[in-house]
Amino acid sequence: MILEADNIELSFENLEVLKGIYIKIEKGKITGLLGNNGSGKSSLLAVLFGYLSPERKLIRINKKPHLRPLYSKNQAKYLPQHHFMPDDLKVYRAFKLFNVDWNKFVTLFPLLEKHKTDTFKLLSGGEKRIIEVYLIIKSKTNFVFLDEPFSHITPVYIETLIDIIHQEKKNKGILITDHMYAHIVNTSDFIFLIKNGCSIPINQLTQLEDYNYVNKL
Ligand SMILES: Nc1ncnc2c1ncn2[C@@H]1O[C@H](COP(=O)(O)OP(=O)(O)OP(=O)(O)O)[C@@H](O)[C@H]1O
Repeated sequence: MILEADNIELSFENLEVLKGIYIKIEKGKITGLLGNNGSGKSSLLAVLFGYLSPERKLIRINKKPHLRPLYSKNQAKYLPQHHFMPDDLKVYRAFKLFNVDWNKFVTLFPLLEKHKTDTFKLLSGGEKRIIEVYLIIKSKTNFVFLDEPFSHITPVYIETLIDIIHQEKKNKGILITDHMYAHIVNTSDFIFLIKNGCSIPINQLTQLEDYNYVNKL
């Protein structure tokens, strides 16, 4: 299953954010999205998911135009940059709502077992983020869009989440963006860089220096 998006044009008042986008997300692969602050990465994920309506967009699934938002019929799940779990929701209830196995989760993240019956407001920012990322990655869906999944998370848990992302890619296409670019570069099968509103396929890492995304790799 392949999702392709192109012809996306998005402006906020006089600010043209996206204008020359082509991106491909494929079941069995991880697509990494890089770009400077304010380059339009979050906007692109929100457009793909259907949260933001751009002036123009063309989304195809398996080469056929797909007109409905991807959140409908559970085609895709989206991890936004901000926390999205309601403060008064209990942790184990969230696992039930997402139909994800709590016991398996605590074998991977045993330190979170103590929070089973807590509401989300009692969790630290990083603890919330681990659960949110895990629930989105493990959701039964065709495509997953992850916006900064690694922020606020300690390195050892980032490694665990990366392992889970690798295991899950056999079931779905994954699009991931994060400023921890080394994780994106090491994890992704395809990489796109957003610059001046356009997506640039990165075939060689030295292009990241050429486009001034990094000083030195
Ligand atoms: N709702 C909005 N109204 C007006 N401008 C917006 C809105 N959302 C985003 N922008 C602007 O669009 C541009 C792209 O923002 P976006 O959040 O997509 O960038 P980003 O690449 O995800 O940035 P970062 O890496 O800093 O999170 C920014 O200049 C931002 O100020």
